[in-house]
Amino acid sequence: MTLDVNLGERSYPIHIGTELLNNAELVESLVIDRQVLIITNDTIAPLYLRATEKLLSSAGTLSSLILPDGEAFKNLTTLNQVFDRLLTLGYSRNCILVALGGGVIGDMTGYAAASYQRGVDFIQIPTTLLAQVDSSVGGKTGVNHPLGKNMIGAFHQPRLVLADMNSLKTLPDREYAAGLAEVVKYGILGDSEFFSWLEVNAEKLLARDPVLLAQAVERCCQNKATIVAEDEKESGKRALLNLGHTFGHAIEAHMGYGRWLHGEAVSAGMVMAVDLAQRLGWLTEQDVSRVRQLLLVMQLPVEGPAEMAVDDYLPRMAVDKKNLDGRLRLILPRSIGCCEMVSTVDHQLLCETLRSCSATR
Ligand SMILES: NC(=O)c1ccc[n+]([C@@H]2O[C@H](COP(=O)([O-])OP(=O)(O)OC[C@H]3O[C@@H](n4cnc5c(N)ncnc54)[C@H](O)[C@@H]3O)[C@@H](O)[C@H]2O)c1
Ligand SMILES: O=C(O)C(=O)C[C@@H](O)[C@H](O)[C@H](O)COP(=O)(O)O
Ligand SMILES: [Zn+2]
Repeated sequence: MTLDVNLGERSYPIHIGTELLNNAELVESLVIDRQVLIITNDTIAPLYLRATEKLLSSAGTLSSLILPDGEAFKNLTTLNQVFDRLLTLGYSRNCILVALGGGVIGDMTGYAAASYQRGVDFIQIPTTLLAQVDSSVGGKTGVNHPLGKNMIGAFHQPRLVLADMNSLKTLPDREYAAGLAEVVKYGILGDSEFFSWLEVNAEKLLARDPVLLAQAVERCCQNKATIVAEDEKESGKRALLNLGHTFGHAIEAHMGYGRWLHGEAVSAGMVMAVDLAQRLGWLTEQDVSRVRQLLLVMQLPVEGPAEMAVDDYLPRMAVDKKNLDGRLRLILPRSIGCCEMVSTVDHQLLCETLRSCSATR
């Protein structure tokens, strides 16, 4: 099936299905006769690079760049390898980059595309669940800084997203579960019906039931496409997609990028958000336990790392991109399926949440 992200002249399709990597027609009009660079990593290349090269065989010039794998390499040093390659190849402004991989490759390729010669086109071919339901859509691109997650970046929309669900078959279980965290996020932030559906189908989804998985990917992409079309650059509603991320990004940065997977950190972060919402009297104990239970069934963490104390979170959270004039802003649920941005966060309650949602040392 194909969904559209409606952004006027920057609109683009999201193709979701199986065997899409074998369907060259989907990309032909974008790549024909152009200089094309596939950017991937050393885990994905042996699995999908050959098929991707075949997919893009109508390109004028086709090259590939294989980066080291891991969140620890999502930085400016690695990004420079992309620019080195593009310049060495003599690629011009009409070239097109292709991100073949998970969110790390997608975010870096997107940012390279946003900045090479002040902006070139790119295509997303997401190969993780997380990338298929979230990172490949919406045009947030960038790299990490030691002091903060995704701190260097740009909004730059892809020209096309091609999510071949067959690629999920080779995804390790831990990575698959991490993707489910962002799936659950859509339910809590704005789709209570989907949240209930996830509760019913959690075990089968964890077992990668192909029919349910396709339904979940479509629902998430539809939700994201709608939000992005309404608020491309996060001046309002798009911030809801950051549910759990202020806490989660603090965990990722503090623990060292890659020790906690992004989805794992978001999972613990969402529990912190619902815990704080309960302390504010917005959620019931039953709401909180529904969220925790769903994440537990999906084999995701429901508490932060034992190594982190309250004072480790607060300075990291103080550099979150949603913060305004030095003031912390958090996405918190009023109910399951309805979240809002809160800018007056009670410091005492926040500390209580951080303490009670951390694993004991
Ligand atoms: N731009 C956005 O809107 C957005 C949204 C969510 C997350 N993100 C970012 O995405 C990143 C996380 O993405 P991720 O979870 O995809 O992690 P990832 O890109 O690190 O991929 C996870 C692991 O799976 C491997 N892999 C990828 N596809 C595979 C496949 N089909 N078979 C076997 N192995 C495969 C990768 O090599 C890697 O080791 C974070 O940096 C996060 O900040 C961005
Ligand atoms: O698309 C968005 O908007 C999101 O916030 C999606 C998040 O899942 C994603 O992790 C995003 O990269 C976080 O954005 P950031 O602005 O907090 O870095
Ligand atoms: Zn995320």
